[in-house]
Amino acid sequence: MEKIIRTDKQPERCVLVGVIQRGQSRWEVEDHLSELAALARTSGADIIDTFIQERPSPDPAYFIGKGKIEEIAEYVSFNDIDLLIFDDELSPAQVRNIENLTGIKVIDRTALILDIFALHARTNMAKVQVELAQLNYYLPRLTRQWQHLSRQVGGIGTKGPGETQLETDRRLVRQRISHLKEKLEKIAHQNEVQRQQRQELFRAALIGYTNAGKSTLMNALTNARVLIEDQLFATLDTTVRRLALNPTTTILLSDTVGFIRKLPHHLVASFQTTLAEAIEADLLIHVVDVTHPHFEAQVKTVNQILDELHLNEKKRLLVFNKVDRLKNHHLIDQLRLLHPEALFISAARHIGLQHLRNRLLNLAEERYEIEQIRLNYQRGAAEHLIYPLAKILEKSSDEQYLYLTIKYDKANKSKINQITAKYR
Ligand SMILES: Nc1nc2c(ncn2[C@@H]2O[C@H](COP(=O)(O)OP(=O)(O)OP(=O)(O)O)[C@@H](O)[C@H]2O)c(=O)[nH]1
Ligand SMILES: [Mg+2]
Repeated sequence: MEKIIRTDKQPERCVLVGVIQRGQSRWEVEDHLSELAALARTSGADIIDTFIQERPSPDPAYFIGKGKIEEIAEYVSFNDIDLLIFDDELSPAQVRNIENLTGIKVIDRTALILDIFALHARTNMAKVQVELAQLNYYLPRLTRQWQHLSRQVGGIGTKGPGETQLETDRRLVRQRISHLKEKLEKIAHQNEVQRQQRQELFRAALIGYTNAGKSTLMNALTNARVLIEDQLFATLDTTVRRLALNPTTTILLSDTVGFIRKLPHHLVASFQTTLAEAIEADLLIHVVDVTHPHFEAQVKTVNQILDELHLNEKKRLLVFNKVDRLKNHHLIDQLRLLHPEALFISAARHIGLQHLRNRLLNLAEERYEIEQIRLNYQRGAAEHLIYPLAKILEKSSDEQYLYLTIKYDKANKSKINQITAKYR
């Protein structure tokens, strides 16, 4: 077979590898691999082929069987492959063994997600969080460098220069981690101050699986101009916009990073600052791409991550998106039975958005308590009580009564949200 000649600028040619373990079905693993393919494409790779092996449990040395790895190694050299991507997390030793056998770079799903995050991080906050997650991921994997080094120095004994170097590397990484943590705390504090200034408003956060259409919905409702892409993790930051639901009720809507299955723990931990808006929201709007072949599994993953973030108690609104692309309308009927509270929309085609606005209005209004007071105007009491209204009262002196509607914040009774006056 002829070797393919390429320039450096061309995308990396990669092969995906998955294992069907005990208790897993083939379609499940195939679905995970097609998601892995979407992740790989998002990070700019060309997917040349996919290898799947059925085995009850992973091989400690190679994750898949040695025979399979040899088959892949042969494929790699014939097809000029640069990169192997495994769907499951590999141990540092497994990565090393597979790299040695195939002679090319080997990464797992976590490393791939971290790579995309690094690629898409735009704000300072996102960049700091991604670097922190990367360092936490690579710290236990620093042994690899030591192994290479120890080979150079002969690899005799455990107290050689290799280990000294490794200790230095680790110390530097730890220093960088604590520096980044401090930086992040400062950013978190600034955001906290900003949030407190907006505290009087009801807050709803768009959450959901990556690519569900959260940013599209954000833009449709608020003209926010958040970047929308048919890519995974297009959004890594949090955008907050005001959304006026009627002349008297405005809420805050936030759009943030999406979730994915096997979301690395380092990422969830590092992204607390980005997720703060969701963590403190009054309402979580869970956006689901109803056209995805396995949207139920995605809903489950999102719920699991919300559990991990201790957000399972929070009020939630389920929104099935992309109904414009749905061919099977039967599905909507089924889902209506299962989730009577859920809404069906198309963020892209602006279908069902008025329903959504109404629901948000009702939910936001639940936070307030309304009190009506009738004042006898002729006795002139109102002027003394409510000075700012005195001027309006002068203009309509023939009216009999003045009705005041006072809107309190339930959480904080002394805080009056709004007063409206009417004569009758
Ligand atoms: N047909 C259709 N496509 C939609 C709809 N809403 C979003 N999309 C498409 O779905 C893709 C993802 O949309 P985004 O709004 O970026 O999704 P997201 O949830 O913000 O994704 P991440 O930020 O990557 O987590 C884009 O290609 C959108 O054009 C919809 O209602 N109908
Ligand atoms: Mg987005």
